[in-house]
Amino acid sequence: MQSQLEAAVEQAARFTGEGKVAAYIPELAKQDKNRLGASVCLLDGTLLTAGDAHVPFTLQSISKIFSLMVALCDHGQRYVFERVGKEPTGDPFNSIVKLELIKPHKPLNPMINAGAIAVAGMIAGASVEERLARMLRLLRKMTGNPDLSVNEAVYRSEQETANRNRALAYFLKDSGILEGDVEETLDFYFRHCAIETTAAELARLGAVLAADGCDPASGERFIPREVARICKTFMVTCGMYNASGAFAIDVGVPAKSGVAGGIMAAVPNRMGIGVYGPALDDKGNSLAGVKLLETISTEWNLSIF
Ligand SMILES: NC(=O)CC[C@H](N)C(=O)O
Repeated sequence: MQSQLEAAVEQAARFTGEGKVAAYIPELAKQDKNRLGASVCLLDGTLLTAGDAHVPFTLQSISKIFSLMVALCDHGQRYVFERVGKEPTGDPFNSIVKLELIKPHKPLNPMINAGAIAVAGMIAGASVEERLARMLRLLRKMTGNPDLSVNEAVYRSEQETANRNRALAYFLKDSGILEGDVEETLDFYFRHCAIETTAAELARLGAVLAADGCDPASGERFIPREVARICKTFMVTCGMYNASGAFAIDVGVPAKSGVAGGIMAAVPNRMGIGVYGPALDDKGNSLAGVKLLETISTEWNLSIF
């Protein structure tokens, strides 16, 4: 498997030049577009890495899976899904258009920005710091990295420029979906998007989901099986934004991507996969990262369908 992973990275690296690094968060534009790394975490804990698997980058939209986990653990399904839907949108991740058109004005799912901002408003905690600490505690346990933390420069860069996310959040407040203070909710959302990780850590996180919410090696339970199941289902239907349908056909595994270039995949009962390649396609997914996943999915027969 190690040599196949290395070959897949080498082969997919040819495509990094065809993508573009996200620039709407100015700090992300500083990333090296030629980077590509991948990691696989098997359910006995074995970790394979190839290429830039230890280069740090920020979770961005991948963090939406973990805020959803915390919200579901805090409030249960009924409360969460009264405020955010379960349906894919077919629109870009930061789209505004359906929010007003659909009544009630609740975001269609927790993986688009509007839905994730609504989820951010649900996380229990007296302050932004406390909410962030709760999310970091879960992620540190799952990755086994006690130093996991927020990249302050990326956080500040988004905080200073996020007019579109502000528009979404204020609309949600006006519609009664968002209950707390809007700027505090946004502040927490920008911080959890800016949590820094690596492809190797994403592989471990994917492995926890692949193992139904348990540490794949020790068996320690981090989240209820039911919560892991809901997260993996959202990864299939909405994890790759408005390219989720094509990804389900071409790769066929639950996966979540972020605009910094990460992809976390969970192959049920088999493995977690982490990918980093900051050059994105026009939907905002890692261009070479998706190619790489197509290759290994075919070679290892990973599709769940
Ligand atoms: N698709 C993404 O990764 C988006 C996350 C980013 N923080 C944003 O809100 O725009």
